[in-house]
Amino acid sequence: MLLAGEVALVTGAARGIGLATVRLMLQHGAKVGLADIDETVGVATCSELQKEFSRNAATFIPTDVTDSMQLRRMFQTTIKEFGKVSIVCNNAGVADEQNWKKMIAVNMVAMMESTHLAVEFMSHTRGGEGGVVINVSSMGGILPMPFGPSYSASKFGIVGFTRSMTECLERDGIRVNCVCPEFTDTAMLATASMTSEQLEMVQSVGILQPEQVAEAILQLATDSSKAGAVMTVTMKRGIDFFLFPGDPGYSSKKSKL
Ligand SMILES: NC(=O)c1ccc[n+]([C@@H]2O[C@H](COP(=O)([O-])OP(=O)(O)OC[C@H]3O[C@@H](n4cnc5c(N)ncnc54)[C@H](O)[C@@H]3O)[C@@H](O)[C@H]2O)c1
Ligand SMILES: CCCCC/C=C\C=C\[C@H](O)C/C=C\C/C=C\CCCC(=O)O
Repeated sequence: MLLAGEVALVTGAARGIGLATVRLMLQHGAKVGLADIDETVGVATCSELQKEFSRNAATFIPTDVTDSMQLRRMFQTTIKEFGKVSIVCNNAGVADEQNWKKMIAVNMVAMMESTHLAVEFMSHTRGGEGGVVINVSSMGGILPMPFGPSYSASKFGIVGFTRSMTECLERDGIRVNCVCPEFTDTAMLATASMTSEQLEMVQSVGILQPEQVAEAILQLATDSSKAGAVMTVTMKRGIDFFLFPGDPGYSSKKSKL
């Protein structure tokens, strides 16, 4: 049991990558708080998971991650239920270029705020046990996305924030990493409005399964050597790490995708 005794909090947990991550963490023995804005699906999903695993292994916390009070309550509720939080997976996201300010609020501002709250609730310097934060970015946080510039900006923001926070969080006993998946088979991709050319591009790149991304997230959660990692998950290379100038082991050749 890789995660026995650990307590995870996953946002955007009602479906897609979030749900696959919750399921994998439960399989590995963690207790999990599922947070999502979609209360109907979240409650039903959590109830199924409780039947499959154990009644006291999972709890649903209705949360709009863009609401600071709800985000704080999400941490408080998980701690009340399970005694602590040791893994935070900031995964909730949207793809909506029309409402790009809202998208930045969900995809970037909320992930930043949740990371700051993780420090407040988990830091060694505040009496916590430390832990790990995994922010879900995207390959669109490394490569430009001409068909989704604001989405891409939100994901670039998460990569920059995560890398910049890494050193600050060392003294808190908190590792912070991000994962950058390629296109993944979820409702987000299925409902995105794309031209036939864009759809062709997606097909030619290939489509990951959410379980593959969940495996990558689990690896970041459990490998204590990883802090500030920018993990990529692609059809061509599987799980890999993107290195930037200045990173140990960087060479321009190695950082090609
Ligand atoms: N699907 C892809 O191709 C892909 C690729 C790379 C990265 N990602 C990222 O992975 C993450 C998960 O995406 P997915 O593909 O599973 O999408 P999804 O649409 O299947 O799931 C997203 C979940 O987030 C929830 N959510 C949305 N807004 C919220 C809010 N304000 N507060 C709380 N919950 C909210 C939704 O209700 C939903 O359950 C996102 O951050 C996305 O940007 C997705
Ligand atoms: C608002 C934009 C809609 C985008 C389509 C819907 C969801 C996809 C989200 C993913 O996060 C996108 C992932 C990867 C795209 C990034 C770069 C494209 C090139 C891929 C490659 O060659 O590896």
